[in-house]
Amino acid sequence: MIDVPDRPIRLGTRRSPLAMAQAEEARERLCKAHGWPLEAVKIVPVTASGDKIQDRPLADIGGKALWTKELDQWLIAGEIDFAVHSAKDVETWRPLEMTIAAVLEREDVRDVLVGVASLSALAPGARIGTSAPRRAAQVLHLRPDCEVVSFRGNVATRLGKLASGEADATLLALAGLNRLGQGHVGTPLSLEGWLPAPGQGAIAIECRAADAATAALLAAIDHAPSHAALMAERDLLAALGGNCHSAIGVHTRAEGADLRLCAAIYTLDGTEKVEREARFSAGDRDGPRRLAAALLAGASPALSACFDPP
Ligand SMILES: NCc1[nH]cc(CCC(=O)O)c1CC(=O)O
Repeated sequence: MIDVPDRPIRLGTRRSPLAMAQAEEARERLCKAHGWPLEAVKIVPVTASGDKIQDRPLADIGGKALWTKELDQWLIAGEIDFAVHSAKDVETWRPLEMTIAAVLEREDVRDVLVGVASLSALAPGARIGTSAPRRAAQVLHLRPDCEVVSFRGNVATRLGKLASGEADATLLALAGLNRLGQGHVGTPLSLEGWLPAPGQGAIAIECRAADAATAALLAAIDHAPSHAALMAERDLLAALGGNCHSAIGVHTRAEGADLRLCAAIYTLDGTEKVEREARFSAGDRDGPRRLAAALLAGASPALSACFDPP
């Protein structure tokens, strides 16, 4: 056990209800792990640019950086000691000053379909609300007759848009719904036909790479299997040169000391899909690179053009 700190440790988070729920979870785990009262960790909410601009797709206004930019600045300036993120929203390439010091145990990684019981039950020409290129491509791949309509905003906003008839169905991460106590909403999609986003369902905690003291505190709440899976998925993204414009799905399973990744890439209109699997030992950074190469080797020029590998 480590003594109760002299001053509260500052946890930076976005302000959305989901981000706040994740921050609370991280605070509770950290305090419990060290035997501290909850007051030992102070939650510092930061308004992210991604939350201010709600009328345009994320991919058009600067991508995932808009979720982390302000928190990154606060962390580098020393205004907060660590930041709690949805791993899915953390950009592929991070400032060198940061490190992912802990990953909390991953929630259910599946997407849920809300508004209709199954994709096959959608009426011809139905409208699907989503702003995620992956979800749009996956829907169009299975149901090319459907129309994708832009759906930004937090979970409650999106459910509100669905309720007011802006779309016939929408797709959300079950992890987010569970953390908001709304896990009953919608039907989970099987991982056999519908791969989630890299990092989906995982909470990544970043601190300054030079701050060994905070990193040591955070190590107590790291969930090693979730961390290994997240790193493999992030390595895959990096090797593909994926970003918020690309449609990439991946599911990682642990098999003994190995990881098995099943991944798919799509053209944005969903016409083309390449799916490949790879098994490699956890921590083998070359495994994700080989999987990325296999995916790109199977892609047409049009699909390859969606990626910019290093
Ligand atoms: N892009 C927003 C976002 N970032 C993380 C989650 C869900 C929680 C998670 O994946 O951990 C969501 C909402 C959604 O996709 O429905």
